[in-house]
Amino acid sequence: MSDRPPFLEAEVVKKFLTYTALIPLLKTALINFSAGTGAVVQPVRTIVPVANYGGFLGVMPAYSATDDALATKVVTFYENKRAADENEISAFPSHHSTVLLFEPRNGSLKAIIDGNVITDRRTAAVSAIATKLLKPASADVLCILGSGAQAHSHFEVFMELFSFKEVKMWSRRRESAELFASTMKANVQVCATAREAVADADVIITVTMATEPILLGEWVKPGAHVNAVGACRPDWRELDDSLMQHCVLYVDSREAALKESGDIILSGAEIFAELGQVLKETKPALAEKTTVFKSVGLAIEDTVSAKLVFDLWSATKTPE
Ligand SMILES: NC(=O)c1ccc[n+]([C@@H]2O[C@H](COP(=O)([O-])OP(=O)(O)OC[C@H]3O[C@@H](n4cnc5c(N)ncnc54)[C@H](O)[C@@H]3O)[C@@H](O)[C@H]2O)c1
Ligand SMILES: O=C(O)[C@@H]1CCCCN1
Repeated sequence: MSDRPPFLEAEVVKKFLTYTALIPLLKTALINFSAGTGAVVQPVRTIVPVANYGGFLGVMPAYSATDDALATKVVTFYENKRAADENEISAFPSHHSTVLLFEPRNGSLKAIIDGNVITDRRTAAVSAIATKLLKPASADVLCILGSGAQAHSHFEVFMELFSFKEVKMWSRRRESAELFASTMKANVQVCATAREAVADADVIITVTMATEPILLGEWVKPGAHVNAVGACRPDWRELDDSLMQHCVLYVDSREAALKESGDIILSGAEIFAELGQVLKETKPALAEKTTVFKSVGLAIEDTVSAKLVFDLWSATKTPE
């Protein structure tokens, strides 16, 4: 192999980052992160607003001693408000990311890895982990609000891991939800309103770029579980006060959620536990209650994903 670090493109990541391989790694990483023993070192990400263009640049470093993995993701995300009125389907993607994977022993750069597939899959996998723990005992109806990249990855892993009888979707642009349903070749019921999509849902996923609530507590069936994946800025919302204040609230990182999640900061909702604490069984999964898992996304999830992809890819290369 040459000395120049390889670039592993999206197709390579897609091939090696299977949910079966990824989920156990994420569980361990979340447990280690919440244990706070130093096995995972990960500050809250740095965000630089690109104010002239409604964009943000995030830098997300992490080290896992357990996985012997050191990386940083660099991600940009843009509000892309114009898309509401124009052709959203062909609009420029809202998120772009790249992961730099380092050799922890000496700090050298091992690989540059496409971060988009990593972001989509690790986020969906973490929502699936939360759902396994927090969904009601009987969960027949899944609702997805939003129809972008995260909607696709969430649908993929939720279909792989659960057996919902019905999937309902609402998206700001109906055509976008209809395109989703036709490309996924699945029986997805496209709804005219978010309220209609949420009615009777046992599990709800919010994956939008909304900055105002799109999911109201009064629509949510008691005992349902919500994965709230969007609204990762302190002044952005996806869920209203009523839902935030009447749920049992789980997060990926307490520290990051209190800095980044408008749903938590602006509603004043109290955090019950981190997901890693539930996985470790130091905090209970109150699945019979109405639960919300507020995900902001952690660098450690990208780091273990990148290491997995690199190791599997390297194993296919014969040394020169
Ligand atoms: N928690 C995490 O780990 C994590 C990771 C990646 C992305 N995200 C967040 O998840 C959300 C979805 O990401 P994505 O990659 O699917 O984005 P995307 O641009 O591919 O899709 C966004 C979806 O939101 C809809 N939308 C945009 N503005 C809206 C509005 N004002 N009201 C209602 N719907 C609106 C669009 O129609 C589209 O269906 C974003 O908020 C993103 O920042 C979270
Ligand atoms: O964890 C992430 O990758 C994303 C980046 C964009 C904002 C939301 N969280």
